[in-house]
Amino acid sequence: MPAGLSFLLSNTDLNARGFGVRAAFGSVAQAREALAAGTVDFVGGALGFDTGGPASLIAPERVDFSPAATPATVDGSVVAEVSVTPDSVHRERVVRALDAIASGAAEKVVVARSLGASLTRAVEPAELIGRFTATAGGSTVFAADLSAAPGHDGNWLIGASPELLLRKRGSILQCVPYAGSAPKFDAGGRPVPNAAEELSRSAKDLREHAYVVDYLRDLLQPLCSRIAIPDRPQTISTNHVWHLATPITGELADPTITALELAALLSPTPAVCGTPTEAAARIIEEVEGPREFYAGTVGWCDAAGDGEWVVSIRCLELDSSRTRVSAWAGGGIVAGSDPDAEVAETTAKFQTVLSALADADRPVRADA
Ligand SMILES: C=C(O[C@@H]1C=C(C(=O)O)C=C[C@H]1O)C(=O)O
Repeated sequence: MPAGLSFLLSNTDLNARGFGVRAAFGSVAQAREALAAGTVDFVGGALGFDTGGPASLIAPERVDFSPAATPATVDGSVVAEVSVTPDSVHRERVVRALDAIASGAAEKVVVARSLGASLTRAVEPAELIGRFTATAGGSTVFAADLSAAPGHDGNWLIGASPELLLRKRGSILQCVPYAGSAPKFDAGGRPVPNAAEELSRSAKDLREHAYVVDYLRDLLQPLCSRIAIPDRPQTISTNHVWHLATPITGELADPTITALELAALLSPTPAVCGTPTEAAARIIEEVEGPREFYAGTVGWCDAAGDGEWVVSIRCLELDSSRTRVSAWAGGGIVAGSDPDAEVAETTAKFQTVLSALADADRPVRADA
């Protein structure tokens, strides 16, 4: 790691890196005040799933927007042992979400399972950044020091998210929500025929997707003088999963609203929480237990209020000993969701993290 790297958000458009820590903030409100007062001119870091709860945001000593991160050579597997929420437990969680939906308590609930891995040796954040950069082409690689949040001292959140929560440059705002997914490969590693075509025609997935677009339209329309939302989603692929995605562009009526304020306003979207938000979050807490930084957002905001935030999925939390990681994968449940398909979808989503940890020739499977 370049000495003192304290934050990273890197994709083909922009490579934002922070070095050193000038100030740390444990909540959105503290960081927003420091930016507004002009005491800091850049903050980067992570907001939790509950954006009103703990955050870990820092103002680096130095910020660099140089192009392109360097992929590392993925030099052998670092996985000693993996354990995952069993398929049967995840299936049961999906059934509980379906029951809650059938009772009218919510319309969509995003249910996740977790993975824990012990590593063969201490692995520093820089190596994981290089591994995600090498294995998750096309996604945004991110890394945030979680030390400003209670209980996360020395931990890092590192991953490769395909999903742009928002990008703000001046008065122009872009969001690219994802929802509706299909694995690209079956359990035996063979490509699933027609997966993308079937996803683009699946009434269940289009419905699942529409909740996210409707939520963003409702929140953004009052803030925008102009907004363009395509009628139909596109089909987009990561290395392991097909997704439905809708690129949204808006012009902010009041461009002084900052990227940090927008991130706190929009996150968590129904792509990772559900509809209605509060009811879905309550069901998630009952079914999974508390979520912390998974399914929140990671990004940055500068003194002009510009910035970029991705949804914190396809990521892991590295602990302070550097020898243990935790990761999560979830999927949206709506009436008609199939528990077995949800198990397969979360297994495929775990492959982003497992590929980064594994030997390129010997992939680790989530059910290993
Ligand atoms: C919740 C996750 O992914 C989200 C859920 C999706 C879905 O339900 O289809 C698709 C993309 C993401 O918005 C995850 O990867 O853990």
